[in-house]
Amino acid sequence: MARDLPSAPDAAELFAKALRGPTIRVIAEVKRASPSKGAINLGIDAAAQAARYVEGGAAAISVLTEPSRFGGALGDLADVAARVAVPAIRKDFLVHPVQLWEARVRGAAAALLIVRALSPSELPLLMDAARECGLATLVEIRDEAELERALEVGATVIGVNNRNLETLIIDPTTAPTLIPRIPAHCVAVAESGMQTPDDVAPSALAGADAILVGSAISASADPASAVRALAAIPRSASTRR
Ligand SMILES: O=P(O)(O)OC[C@@H](O)[C@@H](O)c1c[nH]c2ccccc12
Repeated sequence: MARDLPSAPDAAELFAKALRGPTIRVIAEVKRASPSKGAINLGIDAAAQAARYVEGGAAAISVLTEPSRFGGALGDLADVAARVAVPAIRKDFLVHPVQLWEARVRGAAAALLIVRALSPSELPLLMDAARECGLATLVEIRDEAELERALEVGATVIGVNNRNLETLIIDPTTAPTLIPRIPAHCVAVAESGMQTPDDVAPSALAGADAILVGSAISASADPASAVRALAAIPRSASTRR
């Protein structure tokens, strides 16, 4: 199936373009459960949820495909990509190129790569594999050393996770502190722990182009309105380095 896919030389460019605009772009996540919260909304129909997010102005959809702790499935990715026109992102703990092909075959436009989860040789290998299979990447970092590693492998969409994946503790100052150090040619994404526009403000002021929100909108009774409120926040005029 992978061999029959059309080539996608401009995948990274298109993904970055979708995440920049006059207001903060929302990457809306389909998240049934998580290790920190347990059940969030176990009954979510991934495609229907994604359609509501897009109705609210979501610029991209993040689909958790990890089954045991997040209640995700690769089938969700296929369902979402078939339903909505915005980029679908495979969100998982990806460690092998075959997982990127799995994502692309199911219609994903991008995949998450977590710098902290990958060795110095694995990260460039997976970046190259993503380019080869026509997938854009969202490269996740949590400190300055990881930012340097992301830049070294040519990441152009960089997410700063407020959540420490080892302790599961949210530090809302992480993204606002690191985002000003992300070069202006990259898209800067603030991730995790945001529910209201007030929660997004510090990252917006720091120069974020986009935010990644999961739990709050997955639990919401009105996901379209929940996304709409977050998608209306102006992007800061402040230029990054
Ligand atoms: O549900 P939240 O706090 O809005 O967070 C969403 C997203 O940032 C989070 O799901 C996430 C960020 N990086 C990850 C890596 C793996 C699994 C999950 C994640």
